[in-house]
Amino acid sequence: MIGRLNHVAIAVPDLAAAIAQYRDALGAEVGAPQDEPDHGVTVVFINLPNTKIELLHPLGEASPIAGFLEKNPSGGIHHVCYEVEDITAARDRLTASGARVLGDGAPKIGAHGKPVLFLHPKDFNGCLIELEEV
Ligand SMILES: CC[C@H](C(=O)O)C(=O)SCCNC(=O)CCNC(=O)[C@H](O)C(C)(C)COP(=O)(O)OP(=O)(O)OC[C@H]1O[C@@H](n2cnc3c(N)ncnc32)[C@H](O)[C@@H]1OP(=O)(O)O
Ligand SMILES: [Co+2]
Repeated sequence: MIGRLNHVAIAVPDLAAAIAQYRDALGAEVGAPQDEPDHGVTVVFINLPNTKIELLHPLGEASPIAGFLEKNPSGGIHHVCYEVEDITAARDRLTASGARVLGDGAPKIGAHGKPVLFLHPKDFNGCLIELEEV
């Protein structure tokens, strides 16, 4: 069911500093910041030869990553995103297995303009999983 690793997301307390680090110290190809108000984050994608890094910074008062940054003030790996061919079939299979899909269960459009869902970290070894339909 899950396919390619689409991205690894890192929550950062200082987006400008993280952009400069990846661009200058690590010599990476860094995209432009994208505000995603529907998700409560600003994202920046870093394109790697085999996947992407997604830098995340809170946007607005009710950001779902605010709690994470309070607990991890220096930032940290926030989630991994796997690609799936059919996100509703994946959701139904996962809920049937007892996994918790976050939110109301309806896929939302993510940063790539594709439907995404999130699975509770407590059901997957403490790892927040995002699924993106490709
Ligand atoms: C623009 C879309 C973009 C894309 O790629 O397309 C994105 O990726 S958007 C990314 C931001 N959106 C989300 O993360 C949505 C899903 N996340 C959530 O709903 C919350 O972050 C949630 C429910 C996972 C955690 O929320 P919160 O921290 O407020 O809740 P708790 O403090 O109650 O946490 C419960 C429990 O889980 C642990 N936790 C929280 N976040 C993570 C995490 N990222 N990885 C692993 N574990 C996490 C937290 O420490 C609590 O554990 P406990 O042992 O009970 O203390
Ligand atoms: Co993501």
